[in-house]
Amino acid sequence: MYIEYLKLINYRNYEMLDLKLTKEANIFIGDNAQGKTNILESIYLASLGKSHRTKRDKELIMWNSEAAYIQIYVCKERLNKKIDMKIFKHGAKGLNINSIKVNKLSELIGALNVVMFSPEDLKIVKESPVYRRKFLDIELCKLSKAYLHNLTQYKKALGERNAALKKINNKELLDIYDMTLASFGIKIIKDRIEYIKNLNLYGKKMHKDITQNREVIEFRYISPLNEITEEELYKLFVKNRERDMFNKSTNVGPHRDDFEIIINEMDTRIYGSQGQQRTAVLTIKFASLKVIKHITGEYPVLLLDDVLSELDSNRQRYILNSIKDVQTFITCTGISDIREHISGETKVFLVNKGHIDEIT
Ligand SMILES: Nc1ncnc2c1ncn2[C@@H]1O[C@H](COP(=O)(O)OP(=O)(O)OP(=O)(O)O)[C@@H](O)[C@H]1O
Repeated sequence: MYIEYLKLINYRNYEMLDLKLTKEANIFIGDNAQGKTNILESIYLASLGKSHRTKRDKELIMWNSEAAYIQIYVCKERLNKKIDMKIFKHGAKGLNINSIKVNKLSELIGALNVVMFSPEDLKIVKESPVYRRKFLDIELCKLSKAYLHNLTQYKKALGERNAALKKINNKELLDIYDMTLASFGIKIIKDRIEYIKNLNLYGKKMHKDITQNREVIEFRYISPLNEITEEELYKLFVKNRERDMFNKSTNVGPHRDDFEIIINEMDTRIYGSQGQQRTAVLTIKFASLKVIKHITGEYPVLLLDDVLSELDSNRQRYILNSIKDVQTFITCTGISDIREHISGETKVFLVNKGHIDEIT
């Protein structure tokens, strides 16, 4: 799939923007704080219903305006999509897909798929399990309404169980919550394990290519359960009840699971060098692109926010060679570093204080 056209009105520092895009590389250059990331953010928002940078939609609206508006035309192999999104100051969003009003943001699933890669993604490799779970959940929600539903129901039951843990004599209620958590939790774990399998399928080969056969990468899902059945998961919740009551929170379950990123048999989070950690995240992001293609039959749109300058020439070449069939949006402060690797149909845009001029 690719985006043919983007329109923004009163979005961040864009009062009015009309952009016709190429289905290959779209490069946005400009000094800091001119509005390059704002473009990528608006595309991410139209894909997932929320910004990758903020939870407060108010920030997305141009100062002193009442609402922001995004319109995107997506060309797809089957049915093209037109997404119209309006963001209001009081927090609500209006959404139309192909001119039909939809009430749930989950209807966006599949209309426009994106993979965003920004310097922040290094957290997936370097920091706490929260970031790895978030990565898995976002990727799986892009691919499946059922996963989004299971995750929402699981989180709801988890909040209720945690509240119940604070009261005494709540065995019956806890029984119900534990059954609900086991029923949704098992689906979440199974989908994540399947996703990790696919990540290995594409990531292993890719990582070998990037590192010229020097490194072997492997992803392993980490959960206290070897036996993945609903009954086993239920028993685990029950077994942990006493401890959970003492801690007043639920200490096991998919909301505490993790996945390890192993390079040459070592845990990259703990022992990996800066360079290895950067390459691991590059592999994860590009493998996730392939997983989307594997499952949906179409490549998503790739958003590269300020990542090329952080990589050496070999890795830049690898990225720019592997995006040939993928519409890509690249932000950078200058093009001189990457010009030698760019081929095909490319548009270069100069971004200056919320205005954009095409310069090729
Ligand atoms: N709600 C808003 N209304 C108006 N302008 C805004 C709003 N939110 C952010 N901005 C402006 O957008 C600009 C930042 O845009 P963006 O984050 O896209 O920068 P960038 O070009 O990607 O810069 P960098 O290279 O430093 O990452 C800043 O000038 C900021 O003042």
